[in-house]
Amino acid sequence: MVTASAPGKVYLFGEHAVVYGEPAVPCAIDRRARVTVERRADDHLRVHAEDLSLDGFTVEYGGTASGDPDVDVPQSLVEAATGYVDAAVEQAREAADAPDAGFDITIESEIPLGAGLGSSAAVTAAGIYAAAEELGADLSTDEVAERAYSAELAVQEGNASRADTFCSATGGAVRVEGDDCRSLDAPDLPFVVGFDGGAGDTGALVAGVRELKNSYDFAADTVAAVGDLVRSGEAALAAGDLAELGELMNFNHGLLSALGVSSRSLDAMVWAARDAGALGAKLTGAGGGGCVVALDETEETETALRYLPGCEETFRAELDTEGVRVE
Ligand SMILES: Nc1ncnc2c1ncn2[C@@H]1O[C@H](COP(=O)(O)OP(=O)(O)O)[C@@H](O)[C@H]1O
Ligand SMILES: C[C@@](O)(CCOP(=O)(O)O)CC(=O)O
Repeated sequence: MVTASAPGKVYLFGEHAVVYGEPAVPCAIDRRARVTVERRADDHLRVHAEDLSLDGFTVEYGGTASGDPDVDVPQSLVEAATGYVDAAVEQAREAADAPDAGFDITIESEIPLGAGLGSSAAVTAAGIYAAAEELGADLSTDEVAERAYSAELAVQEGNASRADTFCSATGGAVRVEGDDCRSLDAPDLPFVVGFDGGAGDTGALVAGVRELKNSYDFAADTVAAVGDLVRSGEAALAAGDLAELGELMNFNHGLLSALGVSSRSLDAMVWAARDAGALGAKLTGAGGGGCVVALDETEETETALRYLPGCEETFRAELDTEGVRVE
């Protein structure tokens, strides 16, 4: 039996634009997904997802003849529980040259689902690492990143950048531009996260931006403007200039709004943070609902978000320099 974990992340800058080859800077945070795998005698997968619904959720399926799982729960929940895990297991089987390996898998996660904190990338990276290790294949971090990207690409039907998966596999602050992925030196960043309790549909939001970009020049210009802003952001990060980072986060949120991926609750949390004196605030990840990230060394933003109707949870997040690891 092997348990592996991988961190979630916030985007300091660059989500959505990164899908079109602009640079992005995601930062791993100290909220992790843990995946435990145990080899089975047959080729089935039994997935127990603790955090997908209030009571947890188990589904067993597999084998060549059995087809879809025969369970009495909504199909969307089955897909949510199995999509990334299936793809992760497939990658591990390939890495270990064990195409028929079956597993009992348990997923526990501190990362809210579909909320812009990279839960799918964390589950995928931890799943690949744990399953490969259980099969005797010790994957390097770069291999996990590569395979996690392939898995996400398959599940998200070609709409995924390397940003989430590379960040989750490597940990720390990273820079991703197309296929070029590298780690960045970063100072302590005083992240405060606000979560509206909801989720966005990453695939639909990415498709929406693509459509806007194909229909309107302003949207293509906006994507390019995000790229320029990220380049300025990198310089501010290297200089440890938190005030400038905050300012650029504010601009980035405005550009994401122009691309149609913010929401009333995300805007409300961003403004509450700014009014409380945060150095900057923006939505993180795909948007539509979910989380905002603010920079604030004081307690003010957390307090403001705690009392904001529409903000379900707020917490301080630390940059996590450790990527995927065996527990
Ligand atoms: N705790 C979990 N258990 C099982 N699957 C999970 C868990 N967390 C995330 N996932 C998978 O990741 C998907 C959410 O990923 P995504 O829509 O990319 O959002 P995000 O990466 O912003 O959290 C879920 O639908 C599910 O397939
Ligand atoms: C919108 C996008 O840039 C980030 C999505 O992040 P998340 O899955 O919402 O954490 C898509 C991608 O980079 O694959």
